[in-house]
Amino acid sequence: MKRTIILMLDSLGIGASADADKFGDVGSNTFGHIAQWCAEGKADIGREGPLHIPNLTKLGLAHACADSVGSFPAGLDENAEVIGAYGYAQELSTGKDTPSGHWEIAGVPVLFDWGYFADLENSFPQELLDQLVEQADLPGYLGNCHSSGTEILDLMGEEHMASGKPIFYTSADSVFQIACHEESFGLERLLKLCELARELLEPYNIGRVIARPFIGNDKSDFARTGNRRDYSLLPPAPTLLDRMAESGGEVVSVGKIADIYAQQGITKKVKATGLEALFDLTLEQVKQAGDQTIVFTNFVDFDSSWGHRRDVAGYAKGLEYFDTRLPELLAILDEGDVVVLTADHGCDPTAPGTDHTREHIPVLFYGHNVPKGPLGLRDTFADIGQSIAAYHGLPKLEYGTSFL
Ligand SMILES: O=P(O)(O)O[C@H]1O[C@H](CO)[C@@H](O)[C@H]1O
Ligand SMILES: [Mn+2]
Ligand SMILES: [Mn+2]
Repeated sequence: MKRTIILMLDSLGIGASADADKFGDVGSNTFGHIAQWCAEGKADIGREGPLHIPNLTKLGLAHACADSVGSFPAGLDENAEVIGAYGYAQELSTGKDTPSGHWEIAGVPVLFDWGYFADLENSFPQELLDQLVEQADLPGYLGNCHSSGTEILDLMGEEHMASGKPIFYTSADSVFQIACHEESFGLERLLKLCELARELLEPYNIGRVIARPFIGNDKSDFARTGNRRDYSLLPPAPTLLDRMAESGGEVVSVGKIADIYAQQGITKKVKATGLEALFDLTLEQVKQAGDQTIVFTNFVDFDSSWGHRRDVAGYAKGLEYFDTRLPELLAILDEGDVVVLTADHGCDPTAPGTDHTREHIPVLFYGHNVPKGPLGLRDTFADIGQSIAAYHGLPKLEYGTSFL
């Protein structure tokens, strides 16, 4: 039985890539800087001391980071035995966003330029805003700017509840985001509004519309919920997931994977909120999965709860929790199973601003059939998809070189 379990730790970059200067991200290193802050005692909120991740280290995360940046991450065990193949990959895609990273991993780099709303204020075209107001029968809108999604709730959440005007905002990513209160505005109404926005954004080539529902009475207790939805454009070519599904295999999406691939190549999808529930669900799906299955989980909290929030201690605590769960997965693996641990971009919580960072991603493969040892620099994230395709005997993808 052959199965591949992809653990996507959203935003876990392991060092700036050679083209990071073009993105203002020279020196960024999501994982390395977290380890460094922990070792320096600067991430002692809700946890303490050097980063404790023996299982991730066994899979080669620290060694891959060392190979990527030239120095071993602080406080981690350089002498630990690595049980799998480990390397680091640079991104071919033009952007450092979530769809680009995910699609490239599955063999489809984004070589065109997304549309962006670059202006920090009055970010959206008036024509688009007018169409949204008219067609969705809105009393107006708030935001229309770049912002962090949590800061904008503090600033405008109460006004939104009082006026019924949705909050439109964007970021350095190719996104149109809509924040609305789940009860006062209504979740279904928000999702409908996002679908309309997805249609109206057709001429602008925007990667994603994202619904950002929240709850709470006032700004002291506003909280975003797990009902977030991403409305992505279609990947421009068939991905690894399409190849697996077409060949009669199964592709199980856990969390937001299906949304990121615009539902393409997904044969089953299950959702959960938070690291613990996502890990539980991953284990459950692996236990049920048959031959020729990809179980693909996106652990979004690393990005949205800690990376964008520039919360180093939170990110470290999340990694340490994740690490404690890994043995449960390794214990239920079959002989033909391969575990892949990777990321889609960086989001260095020690960097200025709140945006992603252009970084190498970890390429960690573990399984009985995976020769252990260093893989070095991989020229594209697509080497991951190509290797998985080769392992499962699927038709070759257009990009990437298999190391299996
Ligand atoms: O600040 P929040 O709302 O988490 O948004 C972030 O999440 C989006 C998707 O990754 C990014 O574009 C960035 O804007
Ligand atoms: Mn991401
Ligand atoms: Mn993000």
